[in-house]
Amino acid sequence: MTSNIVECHQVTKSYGKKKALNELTLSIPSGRITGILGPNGCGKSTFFRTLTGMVRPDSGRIEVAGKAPSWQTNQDIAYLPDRARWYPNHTARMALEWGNSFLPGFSLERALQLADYMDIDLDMRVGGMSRGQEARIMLILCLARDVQMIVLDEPFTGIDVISREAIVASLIDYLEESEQSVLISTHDIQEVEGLFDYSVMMKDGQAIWSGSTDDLRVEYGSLRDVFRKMYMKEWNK
Ligand SMILES: Nc1ncnc2c1ncn2[C@@H]1O[C@H](COP(=O)(O)OP(=O)(O)OP(=O)(O)O)[C@@H](O)[C@H]1O
Repeated sequence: MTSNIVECHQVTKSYGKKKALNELTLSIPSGRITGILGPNGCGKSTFFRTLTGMVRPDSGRIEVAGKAPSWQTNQDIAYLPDRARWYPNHTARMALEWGNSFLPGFSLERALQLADYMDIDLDMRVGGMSRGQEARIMLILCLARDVQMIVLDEPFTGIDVISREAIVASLIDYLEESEQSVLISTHDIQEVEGLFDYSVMMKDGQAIWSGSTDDLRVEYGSLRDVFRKMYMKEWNK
């Protein structure tokens, strides 16, 4: 295994005049839980889409586990896009059985353990679930896979604080033992601060800081303080 799961060198992606990624350069270490942090529109989702090959950069170089993104590297990535939904007429059990049939590296046994751990009623229809319950199903479809990298785009959006804390607690417990590299994006770090052991702060399509979260706290206080400074435009490259 290479020491960095992701290497990005001067990656640019524009939509018309808007540079979603602006010469983004960063390295993400393997085997850590990395937070990709930054306000709305700073390029987090576009960055994730370039990792999965869904978006092709205009220029620059990206490597996932030492290789350019392709269908082959995608076999080893579990990706939860933003605004992911499951079929409302399916039950939780049907969703997990689909995962078992179609997702590389999926373990139904692990999925069922996670469902039990996250308090999912397997016979409940997804359409009747709360946002938090549905979010747990989508997470399990990623976490039950034996892949090198798990990429979760805003997995906590729209989920109330109590459910969010419960999901984060189960993630910490579950991922602590794992050697998988996990990337999680969020623009709302308040309730997930304890989750990340490595952090990347993004702004205007660039990484303005990256490093161990403990170093960030020593240097700047809590992640929440860093965020506040960033919004107040006190943070300069
Ligand atoms: N398909 C697209 N077409 C046009 N503009 C886009 C497209 N995708 C992203 N953008 C623009 O690129 C910029 C970065 O968007 P992106 O979704 O990557 O940011 P983000 O940090 O994930 O935001 P959020 O936290 O709101 O999800 C935004 O200004 C957005 O409007």
